[in-house]
Amino acid sequence: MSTKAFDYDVLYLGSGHGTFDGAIPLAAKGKKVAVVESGLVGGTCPNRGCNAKITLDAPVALQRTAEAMQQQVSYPINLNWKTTVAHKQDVIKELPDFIAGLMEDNGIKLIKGWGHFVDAHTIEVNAKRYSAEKIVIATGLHPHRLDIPGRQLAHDSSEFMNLQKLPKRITIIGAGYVSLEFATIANAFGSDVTVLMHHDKALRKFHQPFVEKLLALLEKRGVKFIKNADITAFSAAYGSKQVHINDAKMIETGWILDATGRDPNIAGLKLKEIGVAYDDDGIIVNDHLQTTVPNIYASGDVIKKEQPKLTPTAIFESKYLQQLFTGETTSPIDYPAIPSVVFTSPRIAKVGITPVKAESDPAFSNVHNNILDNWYRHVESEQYGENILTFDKQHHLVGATEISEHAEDVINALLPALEFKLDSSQVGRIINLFPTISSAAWEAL
Ligand SMILES: Cc1cc2nc3c(=O)[nH]c(=O)nc-3n(C[C@H](O)[C@H](O)[C@H](O)COP(=O)(O)OP(=O)(O)OC[C@H]3O[C@@H](n4cnc5c(N)ncnc54)[C@H](O)[C@@H]3O)c2cc1C
Ligand SMILES: NC(=O)c1ccc[n+]([C@@H]2O[C@H](COP(=O)([O-])OP(=O)(O)OC[C@H]3O[C@@H](n4cnc5c(N)ncnc54)[C@H](O)[C@@H]3O)[C@@H](O)[C@H]2O)c1
Repeated sequence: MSTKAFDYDVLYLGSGHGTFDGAIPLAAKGKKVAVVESGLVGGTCPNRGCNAKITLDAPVALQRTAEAMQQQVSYPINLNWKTTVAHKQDVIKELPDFIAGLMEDNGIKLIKGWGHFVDAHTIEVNAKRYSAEKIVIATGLHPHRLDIPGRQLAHDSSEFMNLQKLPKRITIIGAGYVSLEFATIANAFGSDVTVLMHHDKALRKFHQPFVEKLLALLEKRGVKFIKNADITAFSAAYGSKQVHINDAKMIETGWILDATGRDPNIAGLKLKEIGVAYDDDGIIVNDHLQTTVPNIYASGDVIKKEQPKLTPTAIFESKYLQQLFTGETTSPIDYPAIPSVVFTSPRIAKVGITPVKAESDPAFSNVHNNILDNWYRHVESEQYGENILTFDKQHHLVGATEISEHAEDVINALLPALEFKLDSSQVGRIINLFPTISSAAWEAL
């Protein structure tokens, strides 16, 4: 039953993972819930993020395995961009209806349109007003675009994933997740890729010696990296495009991907008017995900936070809010260790304390491993891989990072040891299926 004075107990702005993983069980537990969505139901991850990207990456991963195993299989194998994009669309196209169906089956009112605040308890969508006791802002991020002459000539990650024909030459601005994942994919499908780095470092939050190794491997495959490139303008002439760098140099290209980051969707929500504090990094919340207006909360990427702005973080937050709103918890949010991975080839994945931090703290020690020392990593003829495991004085795992074609599976396998601080005897009681990546990863503990 809804609180009498309001139309809904909880109204969510946005329908991504920051919303639906918690809103669905919340409605199932009897709360009256509404979700306002201006775009595709499910938000970024299923429609133009993780799911779409990993489907485009799958043939690249297959190609890398075939390349490594070329003594055993026919190589080269051919990658087909057009059919891969079509397959990606087949994989993701049902997801908005599926997620909307789950919401509606559990009694959630789905309101299509763009919402903004009228007051702390009221949202207006298409000139209609909806009130709620609690409101959750889960509006996510949108691509940042360089504000320079010719900006309209550049494209974003969604446009890249919908390209029917892969351009012969692609220039990517930025050196973060989107840049390096899409550079890997475009290069493998045959495009001539140039990455323009703002400074001299890429993937700043990842272990830099591994990142340098990744750049060197991509360079060997033909990706060009230009460091300290200050982009001053884009232009178009004679059927191609130009990127102007440092007001001095110009490079010719066929297609420009602006991958300079993502900004919070807060403009126009009228947050200032109702007293919700925010800055350029997102909405400011306390340890209960409550904004500066007590009945308004935030969830997912739109929050200003230390934790990585990733789908598992958004899911954890939306589930926490469900527990808070049903009274299952009154405690502050207690984030577990959140792993992250860049789906390049090789991948780099990580969780917990970094090797660099461990080096400067006598409480920790790093163990460096060459993954090829483990027989299992020769099954697919892996060519290269390293990891660093970080332990405390009692030999609990407190951090791990790996660069390899299977880095994400290794870090996933190690998570229970890190999150639950397993001691050696507990580690010994975990039996992994053999022979697998998980058992190979666990052996190193
Ligand atoms: C190219 C790309 C690849 C990615 N790959 C990965 C990956 O491999 N792994 C990973 O963990 N994460 C990945 N991410 C990040 C992941 O997609 C996000 O962390 C996740 O989607 C955040 O969920 P959210 O609910 O906070 O926001 P979103 O999913 O962005 O949802 C917000 C929703 O709010 C809606 N909205 C905004 N304003 C309003 C309004 N005023 N009224 C109504 N509706 C509104 C938007 O239309 C949107 O649907 C990737 C992101 C991108 C862009
Ligand atoms: N595998 C994954 O989990 C994954 C994949 C893709 C995206 N994501 C999510 O999406 C977010 C956005 O990814 P992203 O790659 O767009 O952002 P990012 O923050 O990872 O990288 C942005 C890059 O743009 C550069 N840059 C910023 N301003 C610039 C300028 N003026 N000129 C040139 N370069 C400039 C930065 O130095 C940085 O290298 C990530 O932070 C992550 O949360 C996750």
